[in-house]
Amino acid sequence: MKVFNTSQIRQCDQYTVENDEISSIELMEKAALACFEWIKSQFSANYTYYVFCGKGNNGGDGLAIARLLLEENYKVETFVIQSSSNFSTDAQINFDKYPDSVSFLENDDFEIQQENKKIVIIDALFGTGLNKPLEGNTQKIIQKLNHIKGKKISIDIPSGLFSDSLPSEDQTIFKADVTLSFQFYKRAFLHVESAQYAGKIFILDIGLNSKFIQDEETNNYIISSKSVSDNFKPRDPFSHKGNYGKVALIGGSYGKIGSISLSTRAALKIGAGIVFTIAPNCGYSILQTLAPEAMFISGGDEKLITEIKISTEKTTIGIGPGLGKEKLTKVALEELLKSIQTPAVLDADALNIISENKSMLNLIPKNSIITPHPVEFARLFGDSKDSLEQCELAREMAKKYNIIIVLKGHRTAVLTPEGKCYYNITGNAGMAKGGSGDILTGMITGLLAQGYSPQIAAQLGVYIHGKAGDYAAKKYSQEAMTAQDIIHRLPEVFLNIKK
Ligand SMILES: NC(=O)C1=CN([C@@H]2O[C@H](COP(=O)(O)OP(=O)(O)OC[C@H]3O[C@@H](n4cnc5c(N)ncnc54)[C@H](OP(=O)(O)O)[C@@H]3O)[C@@H](O)[C@H]2O)[C@@H](O)CC1
Ligand SMILES: Nc1ncnc2c1ncn2[C@@H]1O[C@H](COP(=O)(O)OP(=O)(O)O)[C@@H](O)[C@H]1O
Ligand SMILES: [K+]
Repeated sequence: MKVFNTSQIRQCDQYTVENDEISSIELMEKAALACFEWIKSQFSANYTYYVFCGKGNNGGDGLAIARLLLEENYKVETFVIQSSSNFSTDAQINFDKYPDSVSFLENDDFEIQQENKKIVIIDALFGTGLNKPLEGNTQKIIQKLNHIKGKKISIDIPSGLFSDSLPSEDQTIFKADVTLSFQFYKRAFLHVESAQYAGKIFILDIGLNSKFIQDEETNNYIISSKSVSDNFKPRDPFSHKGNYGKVALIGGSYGKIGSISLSTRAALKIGAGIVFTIAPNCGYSILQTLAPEAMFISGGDEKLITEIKISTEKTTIGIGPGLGKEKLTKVALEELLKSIQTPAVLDADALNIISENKSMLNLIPKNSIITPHPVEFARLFGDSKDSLEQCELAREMAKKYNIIIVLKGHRTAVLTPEGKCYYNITGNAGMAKGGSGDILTGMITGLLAQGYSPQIAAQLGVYIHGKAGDYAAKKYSQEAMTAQDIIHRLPEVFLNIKK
């Protein structure tokens, strides 16, 4: 699914009006109707709806939503911000059609009866046409709304938030519980600094022109369930274990055998044919017990890995979880990287070792996948001012080193050597626990071994990992789920991938 910037969304809107049998006012009505249907499906008529509108098309959406609510006998109070600007053409039409009176807001002295607990505030003040940070009365109105208790819904985007950039710390922005946005994810929804204002995001299909969407180029995408099922390869009934690849997961050190055992179990459970674990000898009984399906190879020492004895020709390597950064381990990693010709997966301490010896970046086989969290990324490539800047730096580094970077976080981004960014929208805060990343490493390595291309293995891996996390949260709660539960919920993910 493509992510477009504001100007592309505007062009898409325009193209639809010019090429399809729909006028801009009809498109606005369609958008408003989609919001109204969503609201109706969630809230009863016992709520009072306070609809705040601007004078642009976002306000036009708000006025149309308010009318649709009134027509179904919902209790509605509508406010329009008074300003020197005129209504946009379509907002004016919806203002004229509004069957009740509206209150014009000169300042923030409006009243909302808060004793009535059942309040929905609809924010249709500013949408993608925001042209500068809010100030003066508009700022005061939003600050006041942010202090009122009630359910808060933003139409298209929280007012005060820009679609394509991140806010400064002192920017005033409406804080929504839910954002009902039209047709596309906006980039601001995918970065934590801005996404926190949008709450839960629902993308409503308003039927914008599909040819425009198909032809218009972008470098930013969402990993959709459709792309996952399109790329998914069901198992061949005539296959044998050799068809599903040989994996070697390398990591663990004294006290951190758990991490490599999580990676090992994840690789097994994602369908890899044969799995080896290379770990220090202290991990032998632990691994043979926790993952009896996997074979153990000694890493050369009781407590740390000092040698990596595996033929890398036909084995897919995943290295890093719990590895440690001892001198001998570092030497073993360097030797390994020099000997591999095929793409590998590098995580955690493998990346931390490289960040202390940056020339090793050039040893990473091309098309390998590295899976840093933001701090590991900064150690490797330097600091960034925010997550958007970090994502752009990752795009450059993926191109420079010809690797795939899986930049982990609330919305993990997969950056490719062609400069594309694929955001993952599955997953939840229950996964913000030690061990989740180790599982991702095992999953991506397992997928790579099964013959998925590195880019697809990374995309499928982050999607499936997040989806399994979502099933785990549903069953055990975000609080009580542990990283292992992500592995346990993989069956639901596979059983639900539409083939
Ligand atoms: N995607 C789609 O296909 C569809 C999109 N649709 C909707 O259109 C929306 C975009 O509408 P839009 O372009 O009219 O702009 P919008 O956000 O209403 O803002 C412009 C108004 O705000 C004002 N203003 C701006 N910044 C300000 C500030 N800092 N402080 C104060 N004022 C400020 C500006 O005034 P000006 O500065 O120009 O005097 C002007 O009055 C989009 O988000 C979606 O909701 C649907 O209707 C149908 C399908
Ligand atoms: N709030 C969140 N929402 C969605 N996914 C999350 C969230 N927090 C963490 N995750 C996911 O959990 C994993 C954590 O990995 P990492 O930081 O390497 O932890 P560790 O290796 O210590 O388990 C990543 O895949 C990340 O995307
Ligand atoms: K809005």
